[in-house]
Amino acid sequence: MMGAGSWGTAFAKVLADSGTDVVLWARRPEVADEITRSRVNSGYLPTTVLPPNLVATADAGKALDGARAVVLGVPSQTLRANLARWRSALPPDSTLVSLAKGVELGTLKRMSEVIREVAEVPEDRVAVVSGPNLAKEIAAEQPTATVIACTDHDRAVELQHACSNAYFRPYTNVDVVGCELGGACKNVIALACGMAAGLGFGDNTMASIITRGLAETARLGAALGADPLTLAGLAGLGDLVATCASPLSRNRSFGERLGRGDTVARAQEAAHGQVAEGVKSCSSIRELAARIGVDMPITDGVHRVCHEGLDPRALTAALLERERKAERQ
Ligand SMILES: NC(=O)C1=CN([C@@H]2O[C@H](COP(=O)(O)OP(=O)(O)OC[C@H]3O[C@@H](n4cnc5c(N)ncnc54)[C@H](O)[C@@H]3O)[C@@H](O)[C@H]2O)C=CC1
Ligand SMILES: O=C(CO)COP(=O)(O)O
Repeated sequence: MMGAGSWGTAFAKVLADSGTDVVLWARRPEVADEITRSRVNSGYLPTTVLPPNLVATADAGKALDGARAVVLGVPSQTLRANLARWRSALPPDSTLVSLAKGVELGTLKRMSEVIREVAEVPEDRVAVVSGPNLAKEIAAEQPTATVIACTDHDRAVELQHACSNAYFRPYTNVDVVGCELGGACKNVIALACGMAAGLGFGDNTMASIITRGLAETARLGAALGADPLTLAGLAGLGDLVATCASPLSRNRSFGERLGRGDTVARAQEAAHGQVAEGVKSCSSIRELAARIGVDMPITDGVHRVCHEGLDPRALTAALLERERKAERQ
């Protein structure tokens, strides 16, 4: 498991609790030392005691040595650089698994595309885990489901067995594109929901943003070859609802601060170094959509708030004043 942040640590616990031995790589040696000494990663999951079949190290070579699956739990925009450092130590025929939910700035690539390019592996060696998976709830062993997507069904099933336990239920899917787009786009929509909450709006507004957010995600998915049913499932609607509704979501919380009048810089400070992926992915997704002629007004508006200084109130007005149209257009 490469990355000992919130989700990397929680997913390592899921694997260990499913009977899979895990070596967790932490970027900072003091984090690996703390886990080894006290079984706790206090910076991310202070109340979670990690199981004994999970060992931590700051030595990436040790973490990768002999791994059947290499799970990548670093932020999207850092994946390329991290993976390039690890490339020569990746075990042959291991499955490379992405936990990250984002689209790369500049290249506009999904995480599985970045992995294939950097590691020079075929698409059937790359898998994605995505669903309504707020790390803190899972670390507390609250029941949830997820999707493991891989074009090689057998690899997906192997991973499914490696992370199934009494509180975590993974489903397989061969639609990697749909799962990745669902995970990346919902972060942007959660920023918009947070802004609405910060402006004092209630549940009708939230439901409208969630539903129209799903509509624009589905348009992007259709244009890029995703199965529409994937976006109606756990990695689409499921994750969208969880993230847009939860005070635990970093993206929603970030948006809420903007809605209350904080600057992007102040919202970033309040995130204490944890990643709110939508702040960057709103720009890459917007550019990807524009490139293929897909209309994504909420994503466009979130980009303008985060990067062009638009006031969230003006975004609300702009969305409501758009040209009238049919719902399914
Ligand atoms: N936290 C959650 O509930 C969930 C997060 N995810 C996704 O998992 C990915 C990782 O998220 P988290 O673990 O929550 O992030 P985090 O911000 O809690 O931790 C990021 C980890 O990556 C490491 N890292 C390695 N290189 C880095 C670099 N150059 N810059 C910054 N950090 C670097 C950090 O040291 C840290 O251990 C994101 O794409 C996120 O969207 C997916 C599902 C749930
Ligand atoms: O992806 C997540 C839940 O599925 C976590 O969302 P945040 O990154 O907004 O905290």
